[in-house]
Amino acid sequence: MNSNAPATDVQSIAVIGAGSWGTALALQLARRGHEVRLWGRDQQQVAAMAADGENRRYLPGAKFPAKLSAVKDLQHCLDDAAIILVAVPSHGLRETLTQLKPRLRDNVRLCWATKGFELSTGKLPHQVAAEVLGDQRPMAVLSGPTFAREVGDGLPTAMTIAANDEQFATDLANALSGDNFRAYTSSDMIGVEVGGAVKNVLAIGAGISDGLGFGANTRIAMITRGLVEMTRLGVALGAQTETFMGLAGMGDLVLTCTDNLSRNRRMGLLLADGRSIDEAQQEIQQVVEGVLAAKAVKEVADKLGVEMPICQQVYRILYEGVSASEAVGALMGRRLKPE
Ligand SMILES: NC(=O)C1=CN([C@@H]2O[C@H](COP(=O)(O)OP(=O)(O)OC[C@H]3O[C@@H](n4cnc5c(N)ncnc54)[C@H](OP(=O)(O)O)[C@@H]3O)[C@@H](O)[C@H]2O)C=CC1
Ligand SMILES: O=C(CO)COP(=O)(O)O
Repeated sequence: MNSNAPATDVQSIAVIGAGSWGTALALQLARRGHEVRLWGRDQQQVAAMAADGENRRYLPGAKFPAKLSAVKDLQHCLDDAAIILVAVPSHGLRETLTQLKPRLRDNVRLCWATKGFELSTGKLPHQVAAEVLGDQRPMAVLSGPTFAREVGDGLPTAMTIAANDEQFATDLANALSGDNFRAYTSSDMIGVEVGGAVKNVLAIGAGISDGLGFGANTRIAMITRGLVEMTRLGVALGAQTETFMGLAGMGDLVLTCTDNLSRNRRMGLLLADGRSIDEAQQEIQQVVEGVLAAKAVKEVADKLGVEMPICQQVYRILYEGVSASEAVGALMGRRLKPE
């Protein structure tokens, strides 16, 4: 199915999390003809969205179709929903799922678009979800090279949906896909989630590198060797190697390392310009997952004994006061080995 005609299997869908990504996904689903309710934790912001017919705080200018409504009451948002899509940052995922748990009907299917490890446990989103909600329910993760701004603007986009249930992945892909949106399915939830978490760390590194005036050679070396690190960690956690050659691996890594729409890349650029993490975060005013992911990835990699030298140097710049030139020196001085 790939047309602008409304989806034939119209669903009632609840989107939890009214940041830029939750809003863009809600828009895409509503454009496909589904009945979509969007809930955010900030009641004032939800009221403003309902009044304005757009999310001026996080995705200004993307007008809500008639099928998309912003709702204040969580239970009302979930009522009748066949699918729940959670789009909150990784540090809020467990709390959000815990809040949803007593309200979930038995047959409702749940997916999320969160990218990152849970810092306190080193767990991936699907592990957090299984811990909170059990593993009997169809669950899926949405990932890939998908800037909210561009999805909001209706620009052609492709993503990956990985699920523990093939039918759910297919149903979600059908629900989202249209002329300007194409979703591929996968069964590799680990690989898709590792890709989404690690690319944010590398994008901060790419931003620092470009901000300091290192050239294209440096950027591409970081992307290519970064992909090797991401794959190594993923495989150690049980992912399939091929996943990292796809949209949720290489695709998202190249996107965020090379385009200034990426908040993680912008964080790196601002750090290179002399800002502290807090100052850069103040300026960006949106979630920058890579800052916490740098810590989480380091802890998980250390525990598993996985070598991730570039991610480790990004961690050292962020948390140990190491300068970028020292970090480059440490990377260049490593023992030579076959590629
Ligand atoms: N934006 C993008 O292009 C894409 C983002 N993603 C991923 O989507 C996830 C959400 O990010 P995104 O929408 O971009 O972020 P934004 O910064 O645009 O919005 C963050 C949203 O999350 C809410 N929020 C913040 N902290 C918590 C918390 N502790 N618990 C519950 N909700 C919280 C915010 O609410 P409030 O306004 O009240 O603070 C806001 O609605 C991230 O994991 C991100 O990596 C994935 C693909 C693309
Ligand atoms: O995940 C994203 C695009 O796929 C968004 O990237 P940033 O979080 O770096 O903006």
